[in-house]
Amino acid sequence: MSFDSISKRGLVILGCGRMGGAILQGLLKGGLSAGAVWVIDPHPADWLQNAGVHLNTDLPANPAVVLVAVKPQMMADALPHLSAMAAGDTLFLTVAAGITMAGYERMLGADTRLVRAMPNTPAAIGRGVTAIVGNPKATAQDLDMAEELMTGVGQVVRLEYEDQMDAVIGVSGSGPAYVFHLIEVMAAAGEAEGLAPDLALQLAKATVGGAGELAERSDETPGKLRENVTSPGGTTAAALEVLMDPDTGMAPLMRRAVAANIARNRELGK
Ligand SMILES: NC(=O)C1=CN([C@@H]2O[C@H](COP(=O)(O)OP(=O)(O)OC[C@H]3O[C@@H](n4cnc5c(N)ncnc54)[C@H](OP(=O)(O)O)[C@@H]3O)[C@@H](O)[C@H]2O)C=CC1
Ligand SMILES: O=C(O)[C@@H]1CCC=N1
Repeated sequence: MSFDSISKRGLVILGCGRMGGAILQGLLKGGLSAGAVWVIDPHPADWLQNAGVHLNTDLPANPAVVLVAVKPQMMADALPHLSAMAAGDTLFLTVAAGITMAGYERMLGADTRLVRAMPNTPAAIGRGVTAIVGNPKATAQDLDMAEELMTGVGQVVRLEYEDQMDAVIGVSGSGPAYVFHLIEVMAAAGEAEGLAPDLALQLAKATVGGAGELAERSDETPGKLRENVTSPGGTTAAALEVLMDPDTGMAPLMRRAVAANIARNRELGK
């Protein structure tokens, strides 16, 4: 990765918890110098205190990028302190759910160059997927910069419209939690059928991990991969009859879960 403008002007990270920390680690691994990073966080993790970044000190006046990774509920307290930076050509790159471009522009000013990004927690192992979208003030170079930064923690996709961000959060931003829950319930079902807890969990984790990797690497669709497991009249077919029931199966359940996610996301943005 090339971090020319960040190396010269600096990267400020507002909030360096799970997501801000994962992105910072990806960037440092990708070759960004810790000396080019300023972090603001009230309770920095141990690794962060030894990472060589500037921690809770005076900030550069005109950094190349401010990465905003505080919780949406903290935004109105934390962000306006940095509004002077928005008057220049600093790019604000935010990963927060809920808050819209219009909300940021109210806090920072209408001329702010802004990119909203939605990563997910596999970012911690470089296997995240992030969707990005810019406001009208964000330039093509700003979007390239945002893409380059987020590529440090996995794949990046670009959205055409900000409205698409709600569905992205519902599918991929929060999605790892659904998959972790799938692991939990598969293991619990195995336990209920007599497997030892450790064994049930090992089987569930390896199955979800292996199937996910196969789905990503294979040229076949997930539907075809599912059919490949399903012998006619066999055991998988019996289970899928339950899971694919149009009224009580996974499809209507997932539809409701994603709708609840989006409704909460819109509440957080108010
Ligand atoms: N976790 C996820 O899966 C994803 C999260 N996001 C978004 O990322 C953002 C951060 O989430 P996540 O990393 O999970 O949350 P964390 O709570 O792990 O991180 C937020 C960090 O911000 C710190 N903080 C609190 N107040 C301030 C402040 N005034 N100034 C600077 N830092 C402050 C917190 O410190 P302290 O803990 O001491 O309060 C914490 O270290 C959220 O907006 C969320 O919507 C986006 C995609 C996925
Ligand atoms: O739960 C949340 O609000 C955040 C946004 C996406 C994943 N975690």
